[in-house]
Amino acid sequence: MMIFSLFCFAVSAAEKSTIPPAFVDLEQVMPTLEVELRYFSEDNFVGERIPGYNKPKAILSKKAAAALARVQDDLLEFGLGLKVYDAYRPQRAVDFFVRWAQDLKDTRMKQHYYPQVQKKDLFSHGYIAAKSGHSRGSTVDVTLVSLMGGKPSELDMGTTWDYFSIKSWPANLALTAQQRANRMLLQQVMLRQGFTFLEEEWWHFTLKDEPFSEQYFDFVIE
Ligand SMILES: C[C@@H](N)C(=O)N[C@H](C)C(=O)O
Ligand SMILES: [Zn+2]
Repeated sequence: MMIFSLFCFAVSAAEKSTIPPAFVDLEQVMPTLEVELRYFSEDNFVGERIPGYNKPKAILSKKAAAALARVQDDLLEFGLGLKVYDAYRPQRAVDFFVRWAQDLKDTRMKQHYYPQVQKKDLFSHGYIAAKSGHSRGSTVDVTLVSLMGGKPSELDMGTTWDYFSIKSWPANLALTAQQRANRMLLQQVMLRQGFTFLEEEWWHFTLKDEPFSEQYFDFVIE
């Protein structure tokens, strides 16, 4: 009986940690990539680790990962690189965001993440989606880093990642020339390799010819 239980445990652990064959851990294929998976931490708009993020791994479809690797190659020539904040997002994480949004009293991260938008408007204003491209596995949240000097340092994009505000719209004009140039550079290198952008968030890009355009995945990030 005990051996049988151990066998069942081993099988279920193995099942949980399996990434589907069409997906890949970005750090395995992009050695110079910076990754800070914020939904694995408490530093995000909710204020706690998000269900489905059991490891700080950035996973994408192999097709999107190949396109992102080409972006990285283009940037490396200029001493720049990419930093990823979020990639594949399990549907259970999205469902958790939906439940969180219904509790209007929980605004513990408002000051840092959405000071100018009411919590009740975050979905309707396009900052969070109930059906997210991230769950299709070919959407990624990225910024640019300078690799010149010691530690990679983020370029100034005018706002931080997941700052839900009109100021984060890529086309917002109330920025310095340098901030606008940084956003446009990020957008251009991503577009050149086949990604499209989101009007409300300078950091959010989806592969145009995504391989799973109708499928929303829910495997846990292990
Ligand atoms: C929540 C934010 N990081 C994001 O990804 N927003 C878009 C709209 C999404 O949820 O797909
Ligand atoms: Zn995103």
